[in-house]
Amino acid sequence: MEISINSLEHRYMQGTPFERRALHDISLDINDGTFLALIGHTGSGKSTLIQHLNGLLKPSSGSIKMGSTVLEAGGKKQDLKPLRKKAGIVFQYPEHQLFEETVEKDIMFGPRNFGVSEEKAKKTAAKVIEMVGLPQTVLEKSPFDLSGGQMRRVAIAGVLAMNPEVLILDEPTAGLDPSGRVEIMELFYNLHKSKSLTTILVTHSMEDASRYADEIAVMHKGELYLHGKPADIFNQREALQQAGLDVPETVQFLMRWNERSGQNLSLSNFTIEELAKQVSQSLKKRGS
Ligand SMILES: Nc1ncnc2c1ncn2[C@@H]1O[C@H](COP(=O)(O)OP(=O)(O)OP(=O)(O)O)[C@@H](O)[C@H]1O
Repeated sequence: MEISINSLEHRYMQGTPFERRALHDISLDINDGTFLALIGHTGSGKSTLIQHLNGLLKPSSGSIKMGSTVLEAGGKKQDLKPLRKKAGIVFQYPEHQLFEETVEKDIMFGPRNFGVSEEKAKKTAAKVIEMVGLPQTVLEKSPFDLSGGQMRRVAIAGVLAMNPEVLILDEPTAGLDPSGRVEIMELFYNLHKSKSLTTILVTHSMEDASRYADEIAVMHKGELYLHGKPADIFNQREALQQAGLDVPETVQFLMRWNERSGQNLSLSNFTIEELAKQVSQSLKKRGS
């Protein structure tokens, strides 16, 4: 799904003495099939921005185009159900929203709500439970008998059951242990790759942004501060530091490596895996 954000501004509690501007003049185009990491210091406006993408929040001014749906300040009231089906949001700690007696019923809830037949919704539940790496036997269990990581997967399966055209992930690995984090991120990355699914990942992890994203958008004080390919963003270390961020450790390592080896390896020319190979080859040569 193509996404186009134009001069978006959002003010909380508009028109009251407590009015607070959380987003200012955001313009951003996200091409279909892109994996975008949205990164920024706490309070920079990331959650406010993504809540506009399925109409949970309305622009105070400016507009957003999500495929064929236009959301704009002062726009006419419209049925947002079709958009909410297409734009799947995985909120922080999505397992807190599980409530049905069985995993199957929980996953079927969204499709049933959109008028899908019981039989079809059951088939969907069987399919998506596999997509999130859980066995079919889990479907009959109570979500509350599962481990935290399994519950998170069930909640994600509930979003996937809607067959979204864009996945919006608000820190989807928060609270998981390191191996759980990698598993969940790999799950989303594989979904993105296999279906060319437009994916927007809100994260505090520069490492995840560098590993998975095609593009990075950096928010700072409610504004879109930087936007570009990871390598271009990481070349602007000072600007990142001014926004309270830093380049990922892998890139810091690369900088130190170049300084000491006299080489000029760059993330613009290589993936991180290719760079690791280059470095290890150089080390071998030095050793021999
Ligand atoms: N419901 C609300 N009412 C009033 N102000 C709000 C509300 N939600 C957020 N804000 C304010 O809007 C600004 C942006 O908040 P937002 O939650 O979008 O930032 P964030 O980048 O997602 O932060 P975090 O990384 O901590 O989740 C902050 O100043 C915040 O205090």
